[in-house]
Amino acid sequence: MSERSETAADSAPSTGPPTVAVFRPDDERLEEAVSLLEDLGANPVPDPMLAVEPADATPRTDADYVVFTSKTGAELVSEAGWEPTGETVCAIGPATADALREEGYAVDIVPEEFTSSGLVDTLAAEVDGARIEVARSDHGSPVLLEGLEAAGAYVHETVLYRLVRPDGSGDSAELAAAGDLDAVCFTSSLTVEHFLEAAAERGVRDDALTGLADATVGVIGEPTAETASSQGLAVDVVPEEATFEALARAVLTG
Ligand SMILES: O=C(O)CCc1c[nH]c(Cc2[nH]c(Cc3[nH]c(Cc4[nH]c(CO)c(CC(=O)O)c4CCC(=O)O)c(CC(=O)O)c3CCC(=O)O)c(CC(=O)O)c2CCC(=O)O)c1CC(=O)O
Repeated sequence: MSERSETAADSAPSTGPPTVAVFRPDDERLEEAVSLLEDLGANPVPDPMLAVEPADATPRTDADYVVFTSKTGAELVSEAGWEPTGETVCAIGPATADALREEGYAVDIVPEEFTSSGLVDTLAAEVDGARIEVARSDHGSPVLLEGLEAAGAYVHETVLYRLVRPDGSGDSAELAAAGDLDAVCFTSSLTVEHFLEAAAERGVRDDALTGLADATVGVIGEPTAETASSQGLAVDVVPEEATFEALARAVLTG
């Protein structure tokens, strides 16, 4: 873990479990996160900052490689009846790989570092002249497309779904503004942006930033850390690997 300052245990009030906001999509990912945080002795505050709107698309079938960057993508292509036709199937990390396998797909490549740039580093030496299909949301990072193109690949992106901010999100921003959060777990760049948008909508953006200066700000990986820092948040914890479990453990136990 890259620990930049304190954990929730340090910032928690002297009595009671640390209060930790979690922003995952409102599906089994949120349930699992809440359950894990409770098991780790925290008081979770679920406040989903992402909702999935399917785009009813499927990956093109003429590629040499197909890249998936989320569990959502794996589930949507399976629902749409996508069948690989000999492509090399790549997953950005273990959760995406597990989701693909659960849907019955074989996974050929998972990078050592679970980020877009980690995937580019893993593929760069073998994709000169290859056709790569990137199947993901409407908010995917340009790092992946640009990096693969720089390695000589012909890259096509298919948007499988849109990510939007759920109506009514932002209760946790008010808690942050009141100084009532001990920690937050940001699981993607868009969760940071949506949290701050929700805070602004409720008129508490500056107070929420002030409140979080005294809390433990955990982010899932360096790309999210860069977004958080650019928005004025001081990041305390980035786990060694981009999984929610590693993030939760790092935020709570250091
Ligand atoms: O910023 C946005 O929200 C839009 C772009 C985007 C970011 N994440 C997703 C898909 C997704 N993943 C998780 C949690 C999670 N992240 C990773 C590794 C990872 N994936 C991406 C983007 O594809 C990045 C950014 C990058 O390098 O470009 C990273 C690095 C970490 C970071 O700092 O963001 C993993 C590992 C894995 O897939 O195996 C995971 C899963 C962790 C786990 O389950 O333990 C989420 C949120 C969540 O799960 O709570 C999301 C968003 C929801 C979704 O799309 O389903 C995107 C969309 C995209 O790639 O198109």
